[in-house]
Amino acid sequence: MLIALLPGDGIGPEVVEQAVRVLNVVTDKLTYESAPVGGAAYKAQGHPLPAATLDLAKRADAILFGAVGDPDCDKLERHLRPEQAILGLRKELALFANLRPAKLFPELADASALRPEVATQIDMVIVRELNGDVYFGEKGMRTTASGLREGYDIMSYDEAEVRRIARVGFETAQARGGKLCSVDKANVLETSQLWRDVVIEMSADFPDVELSHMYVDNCAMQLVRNPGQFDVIVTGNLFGDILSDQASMCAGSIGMLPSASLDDQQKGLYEPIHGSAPDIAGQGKANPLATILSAAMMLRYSLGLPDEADRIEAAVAKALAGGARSPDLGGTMTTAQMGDAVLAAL
Ligand SMILES: NC(=O)C1=CN([C@@H]2O[C@H](COP(=O)(O)OP(=O)(O)OC[C@H]3O[C@@H](n4cnc5c(N)ncnc54)[C@H](O)[C@@H]3O)[C@@H](O)[C@H]2O)C=CC1
Ligand SMILES: CC(C)CC(=O)C(=O)O
Ligand SMILES: [Mg+2]
Repeated sequence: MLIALLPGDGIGPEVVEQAVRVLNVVTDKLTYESAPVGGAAYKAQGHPLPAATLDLAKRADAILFGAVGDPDCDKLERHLRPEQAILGLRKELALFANLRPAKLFPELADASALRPEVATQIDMVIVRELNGDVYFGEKGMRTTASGLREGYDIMSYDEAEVRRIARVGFETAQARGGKLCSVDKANVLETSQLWRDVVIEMSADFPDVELSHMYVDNCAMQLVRNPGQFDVIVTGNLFGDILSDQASMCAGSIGMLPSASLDDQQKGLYEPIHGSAPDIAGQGKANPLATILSAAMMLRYSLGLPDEADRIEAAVAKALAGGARSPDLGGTMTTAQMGDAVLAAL
């Protein structure tokens, strides 16, 4: 099976390297092809998502992605910025369903920003819509009648887009604890009112799922107050982006949370939820566990290798139990040493 390796920028290549070391030990069924993406691709080839990179992503059975983003590129026209590569891949491959599990490894209770007795309760999946919302609406800069510069980004969802992600939310809840919380801002936004109406309509098909609704500002607060109340959260692109970074700190570190971005055929792109972390790039400080856990999700969701996925997840737990800690977890181990610890635990 062919894996497209798209390491990207900053700490992306550092963490992907460790994930590949781990994959190579648990299976010999994979072949790899790498391609530049993000700022690295812009600098080498003049575009953040070159045609050959997109072609590789389409041909591959699954994609392992690091991160994109480079401060050198922040002044480029938007369509040439590194972030357009991940947005483009998500859209071109119709990867509309982003699963972001947030679970605290018990050994990391002290690393959470929350008190241990609150943190240990967190075990949820955030189901984030990934192809629509304000990220993909019409946007631009214009001048108002009074001569002021004005930026705008249109937020919208049509009912079909809401229905297909809501279905993933309901089905994810069915396979877990049976509770789905739909997060929106229906008290203010028409986009969210439609979201809520459609989710309620769909709930008739899932009588075994206990559905609740929450405004996003309250959800941000509840994630810190009592994260254990959530089983599955389903929400839009923008809210899911923000809430999952927040959930990661409840679970110990942003360096711990993996993700799967899926189409309706289980084709997937797998990446840590974090970005390219330019502040620590090149220093061996990045925690590779989110990417290693993303590789495990890839084996499970796209490649039909659940036993190998279980083996990686168990090795991560064992490495943590044995004291493996990168700086974000309060330790001193380098990125490669964290990879070594997982390999030793396999
Ligand atoms: N999917 C992607 O490729 C994403 C790309 N980005 C891009 O990444 C760049 C940096 O964005 P930021 O807002 O700083 O977010 P970020 O997630 O890259 O970093 C936020 C903070 O978390 C730390 N951090 C992140 N990952 C870590 C890891 N594995 N181990 C230890 N510490 C870690 C960083 O050092 C930083 O202090 C930007 O260009 C942004 O657009 C941001 C999020 C997702
Ligand atoms: C870099 C953005 C396009 C997205 C983001 O922050 C994310 O997907 O977590
Ligand atoms: Mg994000």
